Amino acid sequence: MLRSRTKLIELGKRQLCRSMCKSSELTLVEVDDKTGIATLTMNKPPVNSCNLEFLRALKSAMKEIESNKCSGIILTSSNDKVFSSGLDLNELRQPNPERLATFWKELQEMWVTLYLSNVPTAAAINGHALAVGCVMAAACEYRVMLPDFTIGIHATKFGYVVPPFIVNTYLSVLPHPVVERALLQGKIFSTQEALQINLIDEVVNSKDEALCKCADFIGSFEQTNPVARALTKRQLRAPFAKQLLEDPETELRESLEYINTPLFQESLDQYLLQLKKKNKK
Ligand SMILES: CC/C=C\C/C=C\C/C=C\C/C=C/C(=O)SCCNC(=O)CCNC(=O)[C@H](O)C(C)(C)COP(=O)(O)OP(=O)(O)OC[C@H]1O[C@@H](n2cnc3c(N)ncnc32)[C@H](O)[C@@H]1OP(=O)(O)O
Repeated sequence: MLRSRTKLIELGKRQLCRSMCKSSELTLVEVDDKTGIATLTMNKPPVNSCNLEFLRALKSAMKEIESNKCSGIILTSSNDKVFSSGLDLNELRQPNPERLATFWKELQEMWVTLYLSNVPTAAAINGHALAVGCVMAAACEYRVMLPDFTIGIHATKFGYVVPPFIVNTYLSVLPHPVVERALLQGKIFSTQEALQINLIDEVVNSKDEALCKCADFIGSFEQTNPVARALTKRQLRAPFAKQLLEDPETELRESLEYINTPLFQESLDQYLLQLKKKNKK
C-alpha cells in the first residue's frame, strides 16, 4: 500500500516537472526537467500510420532529443488503442516513383536513428503495434505494454517479403528459431504471448505506469558513463545495422522493385479493401 502510494507521489512529481520541448503536429516531445528524459508521443491520427511526413517528423524529433543531451527517449502514442499501425499503406499503393524512393529512404533513416540512438530508448506500448509499429518498439532497448493489445510483423500474410533490417530488429530481441517461426507465420502476438516470448519486458495496467517503468529503465543507466554506454550499444547493434549503414542503396533498390511488382500491388489492393470493409460492416 505504502509502496504504491510512494509510486503515485513519484508519478505526480514526474508529471509536474515535465516541460514541453518541441512539438510538431505529428509528434509531441516533452522533457522532464529533473530527469532529462524525453517522452516522444506519436500523434498522427487516426492510427499513427507512417507516411513520409510522419517518418520525417519522428526522425527529426529523435535527432533533436539527442542533440539536446536528453538522458533518454520514451516512445509512446497519443491514441489510447493504437501505438502504431505501421507503414501508411497508401504510400506503397500505385506509388509515385520519386515519392516512394524518398519515403523508403526516410524509413531507413528513421530506423537507423532509433536503433542506434546514443541515448537509452524505451517503448511504452499503449496500443496495437503492428508491422513497422512493432519494429519501432523492438528497436528500443526496453518495452512495456498494456494488456489486450496486439504486436507483431504480419507482412508475409499479405504478400510482403520482410526486408533484412526488419528481420534484424526482431533478431536483436528474439532467438533465431522464434524469429523464423514468427515471421514465416506472420504471427501477431497478444500482450500475454509477447511477454512469454520476451518480445516485451513487462505488462502494466495503465499508460502512466508504462511511462513510469520506462523512466525507471532509463534511470537505471544513471551510474554509467553515457559515452561508454553509447559506444558499447553501437558495438553490439552495428552488426544488425551493417547492411543499411554500408549499402542502403541496395536495400532501397530491392524494396522499390518488389513494391512495384504486380504481385505486391494486387495483394496490397486486396488488403486495403479488407481494412476499409471492416469499417463499413
Ligand atoms: C526484399 C524485400 C523488399 C521489400 C518489401 C516491401 C515491403 C515490406 C516492408 C515492410 C513490411 C511492412 C511494413 C508495414 O508496416 S505495412 C503496414 C501494416 N499494417 C497493418 O496491416 C495495420 C492495419 N491496421 C489495422 O489492423 C487496424 O487499423 C488497427 C488494429 C491498427 C487499428 O484498428 P482500429 O479499428 O482502431 O482502426 P481502423 O478503423 O482499422 O483504422 C482507421 C483508419 O485508418 C486506416 N488504416 C489503418 N491502418 C493503416 C495503414 N497501415 N495504412 C493506411 N491506412 C491505415 C483504416 O483503413 C481506417 O481508414 P478509414 O476506413 O478510411 O477510416
